[in-house]
Amino acid sequence: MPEELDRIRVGSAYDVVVGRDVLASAGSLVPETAQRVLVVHSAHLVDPALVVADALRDNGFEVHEAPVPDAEAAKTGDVATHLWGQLGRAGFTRTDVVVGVGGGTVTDLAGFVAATWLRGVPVVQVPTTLLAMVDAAVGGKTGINTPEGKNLVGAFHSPVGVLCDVEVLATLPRADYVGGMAEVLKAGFIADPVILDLVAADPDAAVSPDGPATLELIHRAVSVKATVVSEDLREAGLREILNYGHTLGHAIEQAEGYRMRHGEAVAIGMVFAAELAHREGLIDDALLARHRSVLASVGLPTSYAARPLDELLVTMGRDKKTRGSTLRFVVLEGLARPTRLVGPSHGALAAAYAAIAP
Ligand SMILES: NC(=O)c1ccc[n+]([C@@H]2O[C@H](COP(=O)([O-])OP(=O)(O)OC[C@H]3O[C@@H](n4cnc5c(N)ncnc54)[C@H](O)[C@@H]3O)[C@@H](O)[C@H]2O)c1
Ligand SMILES: O=C(O)C(=O)C[C@@H](O)[C@H](O)[C@H](O)COP(=O)(O)O
Ligand SMILES: [Zn+2]
Repeated sequence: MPEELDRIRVGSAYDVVVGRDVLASAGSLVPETAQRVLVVHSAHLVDPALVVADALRDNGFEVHEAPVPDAEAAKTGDVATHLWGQLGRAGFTRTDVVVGVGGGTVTDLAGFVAATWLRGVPVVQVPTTLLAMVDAAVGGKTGINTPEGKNLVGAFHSPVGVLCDVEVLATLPRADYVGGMAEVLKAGFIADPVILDLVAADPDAAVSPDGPATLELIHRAVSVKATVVSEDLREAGLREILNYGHTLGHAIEQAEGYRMRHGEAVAIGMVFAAELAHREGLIDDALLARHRSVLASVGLPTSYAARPLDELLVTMGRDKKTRGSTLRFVVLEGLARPTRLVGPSHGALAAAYAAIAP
């Protein structure tokens, strides 16, 4: 491993390693007991996966490559079935390993396939988007979508290691980098306001992989996630705070046929949650305004009206925080003070939805 690595411990289980030009050290994260390794990556993003695959071969592993459809098209039952077939034909045993190299869609899929193959084999995550580095690859939530909604099938399955090479962010399209900032800012709103200050001080630099605060932003966002999942891996309670903005966000993503990025939809969802909290008297005008200003400053959307609320409410009914017929939202009762809003009235939901219209 090169010098100057940032290591963020997740519970007592594994490290998130952040550094530059570290892809070739991926082999050191794979348990030596493994013989075979399946490298899952988007068919649209080959280079980092090749570096990882070569490094694994150099470490003596038998490497199988698994290109999958790009973005949300990877998170389907058909793709998972295809990968299970590949694992079966290659004779993957419980000591063999799955490695996900890519954005959050790839790490969600790779993690899910690892969680389910032989009821669980180790997974190493090598995230290549900002969003996957600070959120998706960390914490062991894995899953795929169904026609009824986002991440409706999945498992909690912690990785044995996470390797973030910030150098790969140089090729990430700006819109995808901006999408990742939504999860970074989410961590700021729910737990670490310094993140909001750093972004507000220089929003342009914040959306550059070479910005002066980039490594600190990644460190802080990963640390928020690591702290939360260390305490509540299976989302018995606390972990729900990581779902800030996701109740409406996931419904919008699905309604838009996944043509809107996850981070963009979550940004809108956070403004909606802030509007709900404001109407309940939980947050003041300034904190509500801060949502719009900091999200917009990095180029994230803050308004939406393309679908009728009642259509989105049907999907929100399938959100994992829903209990029976009662919707539950993560809201703030102050900066970095997340709580739950249980069963808001249709009137309150309609007023908040009207308030986020362009
Ligand atoms: N499991 C979790 O805890 C968790 C947390 C947050 C989000 N997610 C999931 O993550 C997904 C979103 O992840 P995402 O924003 O990374 O999207 P993504 O995986 O679709 O990646 C975005 C695009 O960037 C491309 N790409 C990736 N790395 C690149 C690189 N280094 N250079 C050039 N192009 C690159 C991909 O091929 C893709 O086209 C959603 O499905 C969301 O539900 C999961
Ligand atoms: O890790 C978590 O917990 C999160 O909620 C993080 C979210 O950013 C992420 O999008 C997650 O996949 C959402 O999970 P879901 O349980 O609402 O499907
Ligand atoms: Zn998310």
